[in-house]
Amino acid sequence: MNALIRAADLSVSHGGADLPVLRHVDFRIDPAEIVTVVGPNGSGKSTLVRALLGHVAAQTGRVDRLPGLRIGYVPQRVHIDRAMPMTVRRFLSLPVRVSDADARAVLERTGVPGLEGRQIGALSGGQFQRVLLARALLNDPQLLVLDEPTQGLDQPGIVAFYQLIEEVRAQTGVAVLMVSHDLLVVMRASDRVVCLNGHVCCEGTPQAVSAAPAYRALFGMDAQGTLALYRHHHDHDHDHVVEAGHHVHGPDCAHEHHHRDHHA
Ligand SMILES: Nc1ncnc2c1ncn2[C@@H]1O[C@H](COP(=O)(O)OP(=O)(O)OP(=O)(O)O)[C@@H](O)[C@H]1O
Repeated sequence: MNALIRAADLSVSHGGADLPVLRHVDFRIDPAEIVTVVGPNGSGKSTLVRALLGHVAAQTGRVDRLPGLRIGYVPQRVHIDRAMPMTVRRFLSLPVRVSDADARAVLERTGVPGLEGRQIGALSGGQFQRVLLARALLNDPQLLVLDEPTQGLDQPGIVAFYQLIEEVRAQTGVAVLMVSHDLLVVMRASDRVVCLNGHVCCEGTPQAVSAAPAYRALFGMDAQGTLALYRHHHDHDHDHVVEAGHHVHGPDCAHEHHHRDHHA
């Protein structure tokens, strides 16, 4: 199957920085897949997304997108002055005008029917995220890209949002690329999880990744059962094999594997 986006040996630097933010990253997303990128603050998640979208240039390696790929993108920060008077209906028509019927249908699809007349500034955080998602769905995308879409939501709101993402995927067949810190919830809602720390540390199905001794050793579990990503100081560089649905072994893996070591 043709990947929607594929990156090979991608390295990216910002400005004059010596050390690239992304180093030798291989990545692909296939049609109708939900892939989540997790990693510590500053590990390059947003940079990877922006490089995949072509918003930042590759220093080495390459990024290939399916020609004509339709993408619905919800960036990490949406520059809207929520104090400015603007209805949801008007917001949905920025920058491309949509019909009343399409606006109504997309708000129904994202679980916020009938909000057309409401002011953007009067929406709850969860409603606003759903309106952002609705707008991203308007051009019938093949790929939805969501950079930390549940920031500011409480736990039930986060769970509900990911359920909605899975419903939208089931209804439309859209692929979803997400950046998230909501690790446990994301694990359930994703087909594949990619752990990034400048390079791909570990990757696979949620089951494969969470069951891998290397993953548990790297990420651990705290008392609440929350994956302790922020204790993760793994920062080596190594060769990695990126294959959908498979765990990728790092040099710290405790289990048997055949590691391709390019330091030798
Ligand atoms: N436009 C930029 N110019 C210079 N440096 C940048 C730029 N954007 C990001 N960086 C730096 O690149 C590194 C990776 O940033 P990035 O936003 O990709 O990480 P992230 O994993 O998404 O982080 P977070 O979880 O905090 O959102 C950081 O050290 C950041 O300061």
